[in-house]
Amino acid sequence: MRIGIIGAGALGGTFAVLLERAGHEIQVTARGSGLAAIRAGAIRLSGGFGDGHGHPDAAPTLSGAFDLVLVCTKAQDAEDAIAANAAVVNGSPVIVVQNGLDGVRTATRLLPDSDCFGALSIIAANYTEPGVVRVTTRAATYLGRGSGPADPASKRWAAVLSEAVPVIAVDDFIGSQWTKLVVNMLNGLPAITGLSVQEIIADRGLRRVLTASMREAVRTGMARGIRFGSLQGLSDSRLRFFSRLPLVLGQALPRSMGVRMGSVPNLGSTLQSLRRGQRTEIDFLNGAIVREADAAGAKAPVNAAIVEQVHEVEASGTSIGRDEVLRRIAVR
Ligand SMILES: NC(=O)C1=CN([C@@H]2O[C@H](COP(=O)(O)OP(=O)(O)OC[C@H]3O[C@@H](n4cnc5c(N)ncnc54)[C@H](OP(=O)(O)O)[C@@H]3O)[C@@H](O)[C@H]2O)C=CC1
Ligand SMILES: CC(C)(CO)C(=O)C(=O)O
Repeated sequence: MRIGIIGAGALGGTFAVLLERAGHEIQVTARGSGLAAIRAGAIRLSGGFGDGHGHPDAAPTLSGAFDLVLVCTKAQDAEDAIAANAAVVNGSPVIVVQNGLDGVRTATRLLPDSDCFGALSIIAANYTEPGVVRVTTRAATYLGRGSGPADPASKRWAAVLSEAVPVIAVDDFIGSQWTKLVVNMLNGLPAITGLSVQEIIADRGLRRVLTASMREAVRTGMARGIRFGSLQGLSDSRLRFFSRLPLVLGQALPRSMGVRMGSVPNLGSTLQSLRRGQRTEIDFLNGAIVREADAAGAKAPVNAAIVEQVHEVEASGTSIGRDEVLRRIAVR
């Protein structure tokens, strides 16, 4: 198949190398130093899916006809990135590989003739330098759309992609986006402190804040009438049970996520943006919880504080120390 990938960063680069390895013809979009690195050599992948090189065609925008297009930008860049490629992509099937709640909606609005799907990846990938990606956790990606059972087209694309990388067609994609949003509470504190996800989970005080942000996310979803989709052992009933636990017991949830992640330090995708001097996705992660809580007539103060501190780090370029974070975010 001829597959286009918009955004050859951490996940886009991973998919590009693995899909090329599975025999597909790949074109990626890239810019600046990333484009120069791919054109001069390759995308170099290491870690969880083995070491390899991909030699995709690379250009600032896609060209030609595609059997499938993956959108692999951060949520805040998706609109611009899809719009810049819409003339070529509209009409082709599109899978938006993205965290947050908005990806499929944005693609469907901008690409009215495309069949649009979403993908929620549990892979942890670190874009260490232009054209270079290290997978720190090998894991599955969940693909689907809407809120019903996985439809035949989702199953078909999951099967095609699974020849390269494990992809599971998931029921109730919208509920699963919420479950992934709860997982993505892992992103904010590394972005604030500069610590890895594993270091946050290992720290008693920061783990309490993380647990409180997750509990707030689950309670917000419940207030919005969400039934959480099942991802990686996290089910609706498990998350509802978690939402009723005191923090001291609820900490078992982030601990179990840490165990699944393994010991290779994972920065999370939000801290990676900061390290590259880029805007972060935080308004679409913890920020989405704050907006959804507001819509439910409730509050999400822990998530609001995390959003505020990530924006502070974006503006100052300096991390906030662990003790200061704990002084500013009191959790009970
Ligand atoms: N990294 C990870 O481990 C995981 C990430 N995710 C999610 O996957 C999505 C992608 O994340 P990730 O791969 O980390 O992101 P990256 O920031 O590593 O890559 C995004 C890519 O999009 C490109 N891009 C940005 N703006 C545009 C634009 N307007 N037009 C074209 N290309 C653009 C960037 O190029 P440039 O550098 O030139 O700006 C970059 O190559 C996010 O929603 C993230 O939350 C989910 C699970 C794990
Ligand atoms: C699963 C996780 C937390 C992997 O790092 C992720 O989604 C991200 O970094 O955005």
